Amino acid sequence: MCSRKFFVGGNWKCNGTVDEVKKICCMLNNGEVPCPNHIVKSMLRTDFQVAAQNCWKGKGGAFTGEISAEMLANLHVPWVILGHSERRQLCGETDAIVAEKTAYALDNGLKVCLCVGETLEERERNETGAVVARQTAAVASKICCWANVVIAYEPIWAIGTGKVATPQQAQEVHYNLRKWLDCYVSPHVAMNMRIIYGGSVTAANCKEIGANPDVDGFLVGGASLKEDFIAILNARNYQH
Ligand SMILES: O=C(CO)COP(=O)(O)O
Repeated sequence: MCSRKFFVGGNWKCNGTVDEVKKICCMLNNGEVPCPNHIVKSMLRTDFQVAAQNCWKGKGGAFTGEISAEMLANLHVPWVILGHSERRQLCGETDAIVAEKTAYALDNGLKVCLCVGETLEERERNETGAVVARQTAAVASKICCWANVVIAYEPIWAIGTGKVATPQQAQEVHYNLRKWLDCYVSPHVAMNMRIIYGGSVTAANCKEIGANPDVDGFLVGGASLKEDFIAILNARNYQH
């Protein structure tokens, strides 16, 4: 029996003044639903969990501008998003760096939302499966326990573009990634891994994408800053 609990994350990215964040927290706290910093954590209902959007790849020290996994754990931030395409593309994070970060974060008690996904050119060359497998394999070579990992499939061409993957496209990639986990990690990990979709998810398209058997939730950018997010959180009707 599979016990994958529907998982929805809001990725606020580099957005939000204190007033804007207060407004979003208020919307969430009052929403009918089953972040990157300490302020957010103290403003939110305790049934929401906060994630950092990045962390340093190893032990803290002389790394100006970075935050370490130990610091996040110490602040009781339970989750960290790693390998987001914006970090990979804009900050030069390679598969190896993302894998190193994932291993270190897990070893230090954090849960990891690991992002993978292909560019438009890679999709057009039919390389989607290979890219997603390569990104996941890098992590698989560094970790043995996947219990505290959620994988977010985020096709880069769908992020912030309004060009959402079709439900079929999302299902196909998620299905193949689960098959890859089954072959190269273990059937147990494959069955229990939550594979969530990110890329132009809105209140209007979340139900159809979320109805697919291998789509276990969402990682939401733009729409997580708006009232839309409540509908997205409810895309699968309060699954517990
Ligand atoms: O990058 C994303 C979530 O991490 C997706 O962003 P959008 O939902 O704005 O397309």
